[in-house]
Amino acid sequence: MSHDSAPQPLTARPGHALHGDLKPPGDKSISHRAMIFGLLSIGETRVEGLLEGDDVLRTADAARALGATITREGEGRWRVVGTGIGGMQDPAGVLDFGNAGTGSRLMMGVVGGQPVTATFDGDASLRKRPMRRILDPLLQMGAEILSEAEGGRVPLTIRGPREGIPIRYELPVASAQIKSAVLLAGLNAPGVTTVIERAASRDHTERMLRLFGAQVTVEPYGECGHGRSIALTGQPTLRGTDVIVPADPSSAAFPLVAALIVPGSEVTLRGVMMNPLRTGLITTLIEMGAEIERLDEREEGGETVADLRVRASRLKGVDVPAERAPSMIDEYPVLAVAAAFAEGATRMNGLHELRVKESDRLAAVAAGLSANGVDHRVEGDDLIVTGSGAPPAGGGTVATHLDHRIAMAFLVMGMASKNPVTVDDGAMIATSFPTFRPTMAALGAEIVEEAASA
Ligand SMILES: O=C(O)C1=C[C@@H](OP(=O)(O)O)[C@@H](O)[C@H](O)C1
Ligand SMILES: C=C(OP(=O)(O)O)C(=O)O
Repeated sequence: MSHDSAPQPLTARPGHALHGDLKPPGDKSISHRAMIFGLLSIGETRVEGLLEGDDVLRTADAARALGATITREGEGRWRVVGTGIGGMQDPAGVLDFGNAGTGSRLMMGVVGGQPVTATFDGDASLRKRPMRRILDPLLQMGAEILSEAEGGRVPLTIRGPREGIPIRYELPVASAQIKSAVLLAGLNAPGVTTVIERAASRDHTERMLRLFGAQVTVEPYGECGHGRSIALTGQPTLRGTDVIVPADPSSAAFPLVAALIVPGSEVTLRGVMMNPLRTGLITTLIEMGAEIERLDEREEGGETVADLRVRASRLKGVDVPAERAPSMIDEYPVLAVAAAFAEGATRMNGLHELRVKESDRLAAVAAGLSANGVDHRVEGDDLIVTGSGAPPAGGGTVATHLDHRIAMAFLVMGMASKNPVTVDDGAMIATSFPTFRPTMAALGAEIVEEAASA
């Protein structure tokens, strides 16, 4: 979201137990990719269950500007007719990605591999985020960076080559966004583009490349078995297809943790994606003693999904290994909230990537914990939260820094702390979970708007 409107402070008050059934919104990662693969394909892509959050709508606008025909046919039902690889047009204006790291970085990969020129921009949060990590491999693949803001940030302009150069690229950090940008640029390169990751990150791009007709091989890489080598054969013809978007485990995390910490709660989350590269939070919460049952596991749109029955639980502190970070990277703010209600210390190791999200999430979480009387410390890139097993004081106001996950995590805290918790701005929640407030209200949570301070 561009943040032109006034901030929207929200307060969550402790109250009744949470009860009910809900289907979390469509997965954000897959929704962005559905629009992007629709653009890159010939023919029609039909999407069901698309996340209609601001981030994804920005990606849809960008795909339109590059030549796709995109129509909304009903709630979550979208149709994309693409241009195919090599058939895109120069967008008439700037591609404004708002708050969306994924949309902007993946689309940089697309533009960096195609004979088009486009300018990327975003809101104050996106303008702070590092893009050099995307531009470096794109330069090797033949793209030109015509302009960029200081330090390799947006606004920046990329001109892609007529035909890309296939490369072998080892990721400097575990990042599905960098991996995806390189693979998407590799679509217009003759020969094989290979990405090496030392720790496996979410694999939605690889899965969707195959679904749309590309040839991709994935092999284990490295001694400890955590790494992967992904090889894409360039210049395939991608064909439009049907995409069913499962419910987003990163959004499910908020009602899930709320149900664990509000006494007497029982909530069922329907159809949540259980891709093992996305379920690190569930693994961690179960280690902490959470009662989470995985029911009716089934296949939906090429992913395993399950219903999760969650009951309020007594939690204990655990050590979360750094290797688990890629599978729960967006879930640390709400895990820190769960840890504040647990008995003992929860140590979250290796959180350096949290510093370059929509906000510096390590700093924002620490400040939010301080504001609400939670014992914690940051040691290098590790966060240690020590709970007493009783609810924390709450009563604080949390600075969200244009970060949807900071806003939702601390609203969840306020549902079970001794005193209400206020977040200074809930507007960004619309980027990933536009129905958060009515969804939580239907379970029995109380979230109210505060008057914005001048
Ligand atoms: O590829 C994706 O869809 C995403 C990858 C992750 O980012 P990084 O690649 O920067 O780790 C994650 O934080 C983001 O919300 C979505
Ligand atoms: C990091 C996130 O998203 P993005 O990088 O797409 O802005 C997120 O949704 O938590």
